[in-house]
Amino acid sequence: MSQQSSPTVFSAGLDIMEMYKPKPDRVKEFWTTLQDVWLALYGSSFPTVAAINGHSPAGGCLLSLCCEYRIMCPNYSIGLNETKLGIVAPKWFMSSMLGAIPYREAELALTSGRMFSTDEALKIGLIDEVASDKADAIAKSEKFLSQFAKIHPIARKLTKLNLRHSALEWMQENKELDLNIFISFVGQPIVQKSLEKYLEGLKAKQAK
Ligand SMILES: CCCCC/C=C\CCCC/C=C/C(=O)SCCNC(=O)CCNC(=O)[C@H](O)C(C)(C)COP(=O)(O)OP(=O)(O)OC[C@H]1O[C@@H](n2cnc3c(N)ncnc32)[C@H](O)[C@@H]1OP(=O)(O)O
Repeated sequence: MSQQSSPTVFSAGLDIMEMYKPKPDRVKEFWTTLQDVWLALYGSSFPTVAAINGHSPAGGCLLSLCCEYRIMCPNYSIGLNETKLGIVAPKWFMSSMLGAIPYREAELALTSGRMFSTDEALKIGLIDEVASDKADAIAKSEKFLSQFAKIHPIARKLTKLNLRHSALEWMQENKELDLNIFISFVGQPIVQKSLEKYLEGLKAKQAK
């Protein structure tokens, strides 16, 4: 459950203003912080559940994909919509999605930057359950977690971390490479132009 300033947003994803005209003194910290959050959450030895009580685009969807189980409240949207911004979901965003939905669904979703409604997300397996509201999402999360009381904690932890091993190992070994790819990608004029257009679209939507 994320604690957010908007009651209808679980997480709006990465701050686009950090990628639009990125400041050289901030960009490294920005990206390595995201890598570290992913490593900590995707690689957590604890069982994790995302109670998604709001819209969850891109980085927001990624946060929920780090968890083993996703419960979402109705009438929100979720997905890795990066291509809609003219950017590309990094390899580890993609592998997080592939841990939840079949390759074919992921390919269609990622290439089109599709955002799914709560019901559509349930249908393709991007979320596991629908909750009627925030309290129900918390109750359902507790129910999911309680099943592990009967499972040996070391057996559960090693099983989870073995399943996630190759993605985690890739990141641990390639943090610097991934950072350099990010910096050179967002620095391209064509990418900056796309982000500018996307931000204008957000402002225009708000002005209506
Ligand atoms: C070849 C290999 C390449 C390797 C990869 C390299 C690099 C790229 C990877 C980068 C990965 C990126 C991940 C991301 O997370 S990108 C961010 C994606 N997020 C979005 O698209 C969200 C856009 N926002 C919305 O859809 C909506 O705002 C909403 C979250 C559904 C909320 O809607 P609503 O409540 O109606 O609020 P408003 O639309 O009116 O927005 C309020 C203000 O917030 C600003 N806003 C919203 N989201 C963001 C954001 N993510 N970053 C910065 N600002 C954001 C919006 O502009 C409004 O601002 P204002 O009040 O100042 O006008």
